[in-house]
Amino acid sequence: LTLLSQQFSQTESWFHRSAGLQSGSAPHSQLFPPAEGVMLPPESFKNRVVFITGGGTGLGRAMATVLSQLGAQCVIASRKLDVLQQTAEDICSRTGNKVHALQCDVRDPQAVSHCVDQMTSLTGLPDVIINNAAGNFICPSERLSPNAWKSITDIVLNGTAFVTLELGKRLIQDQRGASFLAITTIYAESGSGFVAPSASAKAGVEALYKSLAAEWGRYGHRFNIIQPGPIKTKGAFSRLDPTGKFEKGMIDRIPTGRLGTPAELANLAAYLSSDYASWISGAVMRFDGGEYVSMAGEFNDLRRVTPDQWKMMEAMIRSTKGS
Ligand SMILES: CC/C=C\C/C=C\C=C\C(=O)SCCNC(=O)CCNC(=O)[C@H](O)C(C)(C)COP(=O)(O)OP(=O)(O)OC[C@H]1O[C@@H](n2cnc3c(N)ncnc32)[C@H](O)[C@@H]1OP(=O)(O)O
Ligand SMILES: NC(=O)C1=CN([C@@H]2O[C@H](COP(=O)(O)OP(=O)(O)OC[C@H]3O[C@@H](n4cnc5c(N)ncnc54)[C@H](OP(=O)(O)O)[C@@H]3O)[C@@H](O)[C@H]2O)C=CC1
Repeated sequence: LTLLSQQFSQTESWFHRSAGLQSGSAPHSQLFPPAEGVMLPPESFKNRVVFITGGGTGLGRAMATVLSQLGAQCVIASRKLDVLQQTAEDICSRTGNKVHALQCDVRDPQAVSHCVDQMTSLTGLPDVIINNAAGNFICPSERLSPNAWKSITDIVLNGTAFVTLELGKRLIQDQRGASFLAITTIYAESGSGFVAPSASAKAGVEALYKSLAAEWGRYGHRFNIIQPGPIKTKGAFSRLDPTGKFEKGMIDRIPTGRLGTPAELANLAAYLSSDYASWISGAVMRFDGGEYVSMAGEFNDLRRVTPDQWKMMEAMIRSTKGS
């Protein structure tokens, strides 16, 4: 027991370090401190197999870490086997639970099928599937080549569809239930300039997951979506904020005054994938510190108005009485 609790506290402190990226936050963000520990009871995922695409880096790695801490046997899959293997070893050495690394380019349906074959012999079919792999970069749409469009939409929309259909069909065949989770983004709903391929593909993923939530409930399958706002990972920020100049603007428009953390996202993903959420299906969970509504409201910039300016404007408005 002592060994186990030592292992857990080591895992926690390692995990906290990897999540500590909060420089530049607004002072009021102290009122919204991220709780970084693992939220669900220990062993919530004991005897469960979890499959995570893009699990070697960033948010995928954070989700694999939390689910492994909660007792899951994780299978992480993406293109770079060396990165996956390093992550698998790191997590496994800290949690004591097996993490398997499988090479898979989700754009290739045959590679996906082969990956699922390999997983089936290693662990059996998964109980939890997290479609997290993605590609993205900022680019004016008039500069996009057909192949640039295809490179993003193939990973995000086709990749998610190939993984979901391959696993879904096999689970249905074996009469096994499962939880499917897709990581999209807040602009899947609104669209966004300069990331049009990503916005279009993520919107497609949401339509797919809502469709299957309705269609495959009868097979014991749940489908949910998390839409994160900005969370500082190397993969995202190196491609979406290459100069580092946009981060302040993001923080300014987030009402909670800070970026999200990988650990917060991982806890939400674990909850939605757990038995505690077995009545949640077809849900779209925005996870963005309030950024989406803050950007959407016509008058939200009035946050900048000072009390003196309000006094003056109130007087002006009141003076219109009867006119
Ligand atoms: C700041 C955060 C705030 C909010 C975040 C909100 C949402 C975040 C969503 C995310 O998805 S973040 C995750 C980002 N992570 C990744 O993108 C990781 C994986 N990415 C990659 O591997 C590459 O970046 C990739 C997507 C370009 C794919 O790599 P691949 O090797 O398959 O592609 P190529 O390098 O061969 O390029 C294909 C095609 O695209 C053109 N291209 C590449 N980069 C650019 C660019 N910066 N601008 C314009 N065009 C680009 C490239 O030229 C190729 O086209 P052509 O063949 O030349 O026509
Ligand atoms: N960080 C953020 O602010 C936000 C992130 N998101 C979403 O969160 C998820 C994770 O992003 P994040 O962790 O930040 O970024 P990362 O770049 O770290 O993660 C993307 C992962 O996708 C994998 N991947 C890319 N292409 C393929 C492919 N063809 N086949 C298999 N795997 C692939 C990459 O691994 P490899 O290179 O080995 O293939 C990588 O592990 C994505 O869905 C992203 O859209 C959404 C909103 C905000």
